[in-house]
Amino acid sequence: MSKLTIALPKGRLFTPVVNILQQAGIVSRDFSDDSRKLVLTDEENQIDIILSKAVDVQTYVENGVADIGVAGKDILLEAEANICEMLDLGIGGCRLVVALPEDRGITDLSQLPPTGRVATKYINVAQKYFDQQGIQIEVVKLNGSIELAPIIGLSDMIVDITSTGTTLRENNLIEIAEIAKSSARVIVNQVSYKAEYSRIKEIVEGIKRVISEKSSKK
Ligand SMILES: Nc1ncnc2c1ncn2[C@@H]1O[C@H](COP(=O)(O)OP(=O)(O)OP(=O)(O)O)[C@@H](O)[C@H]1O
Ligand SMILES: O=P(O)(O)OC[C@H]1O[C@H](OP(=O)(O)OP(=O)(O)O)[C@H](O)[C@@H]1O
Repeated sequence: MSKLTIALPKGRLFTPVVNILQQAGIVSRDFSDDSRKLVLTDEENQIDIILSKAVDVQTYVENGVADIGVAGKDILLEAEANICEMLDLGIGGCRLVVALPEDRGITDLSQLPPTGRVATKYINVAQKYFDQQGIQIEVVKLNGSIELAPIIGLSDMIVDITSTGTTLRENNLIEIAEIAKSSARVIVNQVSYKAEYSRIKEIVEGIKRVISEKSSKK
């Protein structure tokens, strides 16, 4: 059996995804001692797990250095990588939204002026969305703390993900439009999908089983 490589994001999705992989019997090792390692090896199951920034997972998978990966739909929409999207894991749920300061008194996209400045990590998603709405925007690319931008006058609006809504609320921002819903997806390299079809299918089916068991327990 040849080794398969799975790229996982290091952040908030790592632990829940590893739990799913363990429950599905895809990996059987405890990785908790490997706190700074970036390649985690499970010899018994012939799996290497590589740990990456969430935005980079699809790059590894698209380039074939990872056969399988897990990435948020938000990131997949932004990158439009050539990969096979196989499965919705039903975790990491959030929404990509347009938000602006509450005190502007705008509650709907139709009330926006025809031009504006938008701060975001999701520059392609934002540009495409506002083009479709016929609103001319200038995009300011940031890599985090997006909600800060309208507070300090760097932008009029933001495009960012929201989950509980706490970050928007605590920064006096309100959502005026939803662009897309997001959750974590299993993605597969297009060549691996064909070359390793039966093994990848087995892995995907194993994950599906765990997810459906979890959802039936809810
Ligand atoms: N607050 C949130 N609630 C639920 N899901 C979220 C939330 N923030 C992000 N996500 C989802 O989890 C994925 C990974 O987010 P995470 O914060 O781990 O990485 P990141 O945003 O790249 O952070 P960092 O720059 O610290 O690595 C996102 O692409 C998104 O799909
Ligand atoms: O609606 P909430 O539950 O408050 O979650 C939304 C926040 O979570 C993410 O930030 P993250 O914690 O990844 O930090 P970041 O600003 O560095 O991206 C996102 O960018 C929002 O700021």
